[in-house]
This record gives sequence, structure tokens and C-alpha cells, in this order.
Amino acid sequence: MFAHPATVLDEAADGGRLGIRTSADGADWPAVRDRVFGRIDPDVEDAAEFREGQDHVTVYAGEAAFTGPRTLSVELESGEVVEVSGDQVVIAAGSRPLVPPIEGLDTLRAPAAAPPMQPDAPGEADWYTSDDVMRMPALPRRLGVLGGGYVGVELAHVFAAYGSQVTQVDVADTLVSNQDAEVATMFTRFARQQWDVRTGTSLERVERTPTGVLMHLSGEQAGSGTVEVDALLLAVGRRPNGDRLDLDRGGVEVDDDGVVVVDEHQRTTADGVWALGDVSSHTPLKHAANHDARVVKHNLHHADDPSQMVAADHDNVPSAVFSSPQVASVGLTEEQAREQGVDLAVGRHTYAEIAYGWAMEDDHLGPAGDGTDAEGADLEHFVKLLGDRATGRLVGAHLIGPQASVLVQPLIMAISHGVEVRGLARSMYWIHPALTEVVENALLKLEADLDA
Ligand SMILES: Cc1cc2nc3c(=O)[nH]c(=O)nc-3n(C[C@H](O)[C@H](O)[C@H](O)COP(=O)(O)OP(=O)(O)OC[C@H]3O[C@@H](n4cnc5c(N)ncnc54)[C@H](O)[C@@H]3O)c2cc1C
Ligand SMILES: NC(=O)c1ccc[n+]([C@@H]2O[C@H](COP(=O)([O-])OP(=O)(O)OC[C@H]3O[C@@H](n4cnc5c(N)ncnc54)[C@H](O)[C@@H]3O)[C@@H](O)[C@H]2O)c1
Repeated sequence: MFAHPATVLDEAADGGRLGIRTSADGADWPAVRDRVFGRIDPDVEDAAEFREGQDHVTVYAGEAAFTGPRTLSVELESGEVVEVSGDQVVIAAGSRPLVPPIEGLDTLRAPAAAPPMQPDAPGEADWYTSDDVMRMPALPRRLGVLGGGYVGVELAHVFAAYGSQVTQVDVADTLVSNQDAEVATMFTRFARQQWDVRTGTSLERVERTPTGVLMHLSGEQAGSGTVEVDALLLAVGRRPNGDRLDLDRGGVEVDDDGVVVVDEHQRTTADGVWALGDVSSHTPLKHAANHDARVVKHNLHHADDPSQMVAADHDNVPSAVFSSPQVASVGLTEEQAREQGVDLAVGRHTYAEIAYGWAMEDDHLGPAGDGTDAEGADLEHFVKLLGDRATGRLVGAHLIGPQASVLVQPLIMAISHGVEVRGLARSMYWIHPALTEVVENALLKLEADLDA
């Protein structure tokens, strides 16, 4: 709900390329924010009411922690502590944003500390995390973003498109550095055209000045060493909430990353205790949490008969980054495939080469209008498919460009079902002149490379 208006603004700003007269004039922040929370907050209240209204459900609204096997104490908002135990217990406590130890951060105004289940609108603060930045009282004129992963690049795009002057800092060499390297490099080039990106750079220290927050930078792209902003968004990763649950008292083990250990049925190391979602996942994504929840729901009904249980499938969990441009991926990156010794075939096709790409004028990106950036580097959106010559199957798909999150779906299907790449593109019609023709052509090229 925040990212879509940002994309609409981008398109409005870019109409000239298509020969149409459009312009963009930033966002009315309170209107956007209140549209989002006007929808979300009542939904949250309705869901809570629904749960409380179920005659087989008792809700204890408070912070829970284990006191023994399958037993938890819950501190209610009233301060009262109740003990709850069950034959089966499901841990679904999620994760929280990391706040890195930055010198000077403790001298800045922190976002209002809100109890986890009742996020209040924060007052004006000097720094935020994704928990509270979306409820900011006003759009910052200058925003610093620490971290260029999913949260960082999605929100940098949102605020830049809405009219903030964004400076993004990441220690890694590229933004979205967990993506296929070619995608991450190209994404970083696109981002640089939209906001100030400092990769290979650290935030050493922050201090309040009469006019804002001064970020002291060091590293490759520190520039003059300081950048002043009105607010700072911390987006350097998330930590699973297991460390706040006294898990050892419940006999529940975590791994070295603090992630609750589960078997293929989502059972933890404690008898009768299950876990799902971010608290027990190395792919902390909503669709992965939903999958885990379906597995746990089924298995709870067969807790006494493991032969009836289903296994969770965490292979090939896809993901998409809703920034500008969009990025989507499933399976191995090219680097992972090569490391694993896969005998790799590659099929790559650009949006610019298909009819819908012509319609979008996708081959005229960049300041010179020639598909390259100021340094002459390639800027054409693409689909890259990786196949294994030994099996003839798809092992990875990486997309960067408009609607990447949608275009990836047939590739998720192909990889999930282990479909043979040979013959796949020609086994069905592809609507002309839809954007999906970029996937069709990448598949044909992959097929050709498999046979090369
Ligand atoms: C800014 C942002 C954008 C995201 N966008 C996407 C996206 O586009 N696509 C996607 O797939 N994923 C996205 N994610 C990830 C996604 O939100 C999570 O993977 C998902 O919410 C995990 O669900 P969960 O139920 O495991 O945990 P959560 O949604 O974190 O829920 C955990 C719940 O447990 C409660 N809780 C925690 N500790 C206790 C305790 N001790 N006692 C009682 N209650 C407790 C919390 O208050 C919370 O209500 C995004 C995450 C962020 C931060
Ligand atoms: N579209 C989506 O599906 C979506 C959107 C938002 C969040 N999420 C989920 O939330 C999780 C957390 O997202 P995130 O963006 O906070 O984490 P992330 O792990 O995706 O990215 C963290 C970034 O911060 C950088 N970093 C770490 N420490 C730093 C430091 N001290 N200084 C500068 N840079 C530093 C890292 O190099 C990395 O680029 C994601 O892994 C994802 O699972 C998903």
C-alpha cells in the first residue's frame, strides 16, 4: 500500500518518454498513511474480536514466556500474570528489527516504545525502524536509510518517490546483496539514479545538530564523511523473537542464529511444541509463514500418528522486492549454482526485446536514453534463467523489471514441479503482446543453451 503509490508516481514522472504529458508532485503523506492504516487498523481489531468471540478460543493479550515444558506465563496488560499450559503448544512469535550499536544513537530521540500488540502512532523521532516509520507524523525532507536489503530498498524507494531526499548506506558492495550478483549490481545502478546510494560504507556515529541528525560515514563512498538528515531509518535485518521466550525452560532449542530448531513436520526439540514463521525460519517471509502454518495445522490433528503428518517444503521459497525496479527470484543464484558444481546453462532475455517492452520504451532507460547509465553500464531489465545440463531442469530464475513479482510465477511452478525445460515454452500459448513473452523467450534461450 505504500509501494504502489510510489510506482504510480514514478510512472507519472516519466510520461515524457512515452510522448505523453504527465508529471508527479510527490505525496500527501498523511493521506497515504491514513489510507493504509484506515484499512489495516480496523482489520486488526476485527480479527482480534473474531478470535475472542470463538467459543473454543481464549485470548490472553500479553507477553508470554515459557516457565516449563508446554507451560507459559503471560503478563497481561493489567499487570496480572496467568499461567497457561497445553497438550500442544505452537510458537509463532515472529521476529523484530535489529537496532545496531551505533555510537550516539542513545542520545537521539527514539521512536515511541509501544507494547508489541498495541502499536501506537509514534511521536516525532530522530530514528525509526520498519515498526514505526510508516506511522511517522510527517514526511521527512531528508531521510537516512541504514541497510539496503528488502526493507531498506523498498522504503528508500517509497520515500524518494514521495519527495524525501534519501541517502542510503550499506556495508555491502551492492544493495540487495543476497540476490543473484548480476541482479544486485543492476538494481544498485537503478537505485543510484533515484536516490543517493553509498555502498561499501559504514555509519560510524550519529549526533543531533540544531538542524537534524548528522551521520558520520566511513568507507568507499563516505564522500565528505558526513550527511545531515531529518530522520534515520534503521533497516539492517531482523532477529527472531525466541530469545525473549525463555525457550530453555520449555526445552526448545535454537540454532546459532537464534532460530527455533524444527524438523520437517515443524516440531521443535520439545515434545508437543511446534513452531512456525519467522521465529523458526531462515526464509522469514509471509508466504513461508503461511505455508508453515498450514503444515502445523494439519499435523496438530495427527500429533499421535506421525505417519499421517505432512512435511514442510522449504526448497525453492520465492521472494520479490517491491522497489524500483522490482526484483523477483526463485531457486539458486548463479553464484550458488556454480559453487555447488551445477553444470549450468543460462537463458537471458531483456524486456526491451519484446513487444510490451517496446510499448513501455524499456530500451531507452538512463540519462542518455540509450539503455545505459552515466558510466555507460547496461540498464536493461531482464529475466535470467539457470538450468542444470545434467537434469534438464530449472534450478534458478532471477528477474529485474516491471511486474517481476508476477512474471516469476510460472517459473516458480516449473521449478516446484521439476518440469523439464526442453519443450516447456512450446507446450503452451503465451499471450501476445503481454509482458510474459519475456519469460517465454528466456525459456527458449535456456533450452537452446541446454542443447549447445
Ligand atoms: C517492513 C516489512 C515488510 C515485509 N514485506 C514482506 C513482503 O512483502 N512479503 C513477504 O513475504 N514478507 C514480508 N515481510 C516479512 C513478513 O512480515 C514476515 O515473514 C511475517 O510477518 C512472519 O509472520 P509470523 O507470524 O512468523 O511473525 P509476526 O508477523 O512477526 O507475528 C508474531 C506475533 O507474535 C507476537 N509476539 C512476539 N513475541 C511475543 C511474546 N513473547 N508473547 C506474546 N506475543 C508475542 C508479536 O507481537 C506478533 O504479533 C516483511 C517484513 C517487514 C518488517
Ligand atoms: N518484499 C519482501 O518479501 C520483504 C520486504 C521486507 C522485509 N522482508 C523480510 O524482512 C527481512 C529483514 O529485512 P531487512 O531489509 O531488514 O534485512 P536484510 O537482511 O534483507 O538486509 C539487511 C541489509 O543491511 C545491511 N547491513 C547490515 N548491517 C549493517 C550496518 N551495520 N551498516 C550498514 N548496513 C548494514 C546488509 O548488508 C543488508 O544489505 C528480510 O530478510 C525479509 O525476509 C521481506
